[in-house]
Amino acid sequence: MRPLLITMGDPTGIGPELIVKTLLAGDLASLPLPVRVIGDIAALQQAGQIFGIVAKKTEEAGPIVCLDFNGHRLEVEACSSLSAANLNYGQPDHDCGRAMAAYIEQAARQCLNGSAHAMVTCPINKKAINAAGFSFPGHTEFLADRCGVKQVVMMLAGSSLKVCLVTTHLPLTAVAQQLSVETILTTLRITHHALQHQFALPRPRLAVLALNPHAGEEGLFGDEEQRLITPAIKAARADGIVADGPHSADTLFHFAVHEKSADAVICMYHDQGLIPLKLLHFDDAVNVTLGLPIIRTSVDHGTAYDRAGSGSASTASLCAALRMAATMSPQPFNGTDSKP
Ligand SMILES: NC(=O)C1=CN([C@@H]2O[C@H](COP(=O)(O)OP(=O)(O)OC[C@H]3O[C@@H](n4cnc5c(N)ncnc54)[C@H](O)[C@@H]3O)[C@@H](O)[C@H]2O)C=CC1
Ligand SMILES: NCC(=O)COP(=O)(O)O
Repeated sequence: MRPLLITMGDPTGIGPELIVKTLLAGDLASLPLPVRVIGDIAALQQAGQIFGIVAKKTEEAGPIVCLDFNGHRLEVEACSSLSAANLNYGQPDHDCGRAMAAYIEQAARQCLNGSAHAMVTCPINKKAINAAGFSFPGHTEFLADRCGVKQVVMMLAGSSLKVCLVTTHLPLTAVAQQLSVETILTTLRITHHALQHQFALPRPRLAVLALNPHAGEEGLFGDEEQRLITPAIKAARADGIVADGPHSADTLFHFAVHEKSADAVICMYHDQGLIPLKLLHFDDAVNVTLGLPIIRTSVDHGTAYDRAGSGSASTASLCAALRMAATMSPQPFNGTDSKP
């Protein structure tokens, strides 16, 4: 069976301890696929100490090492050799930045060449990784680049709400300029395709949010609804996609969640979708990149420096991301098959 890869993320964030915590709780052993961590031995051993465990190497075969955490075996592919003396929680140095990038690169390579089933990512510090020469806003854009895909969609999925973002990490002042009929329409098509083929929804209903208050109030508070969002919805509907909007963003979530009026909400910018999502599903939502030829899921949270090293971080999102990745099959979007 091909392994499920977990990238360790920021060695000075909560990634290493989340991995060890899920291991000790038996959550890795209960998955239907073997797990391999792409990370760093010293950082994982340091994470073991948080739980009072001195993890020892038991086997070594090339870059693959087995660490024993009190009888719980963890397979690790070491892609960095960080020095324990320099690993200070909340303070990633240049080597840590390079290491985070190396884990993602290696996991992507193995997913692309078919030797791994999927990759599940622990959080990175976007500033540290960029400072180390990784010029991407995050995993999402990096993976799109490595997979040769022009546009992907960041979805955050909780049991009662799924949000899909048209724009991701950029200044709020740049959002309106980044929106176009094409990017909104492609977001609708990729989301529709993924919900059909990866989430088993034969006829998914997409609710599209407005950008401006009161959906622009007929042009009084902005015209992106009339110029961009409505034409994109019309084009999607002409393709057979069930999409409606633009909806006032302050109201739509109530109906989407409490009356199940939509299977996914298409949001124009990051916080428009992630605030309601995390309010409802901070503990168990999964970040999944739609439109890739490989499977990538992730925790929904960041590096949590305020609690790194304490062992207190919840593993619920990581467990949900692992379960989703283990049971998902890749469904590349070819750009033309949006008709139901
Ligand atoms: N997929 C990724 O790699 C992501 C990376 N980040 C990065 O993380 C860094 C910190 O971002 P923030 O906005 O501060 O968000 P954050 O999620 O790291 O922290 C926000 C608050 O949530 C808490 N928290 C986070 N995860 C938790 C968990 N598993 N259990 C309990 N409490 C938890 C933290 O303690 C903190 O109080 C940034 O560098 C950001 O770029 C943020 C989100 C996703
Ligand atoms: N807030 C979500 C987030 O930052 C996800 O970023 P990434 O998965 O692209 O690294």
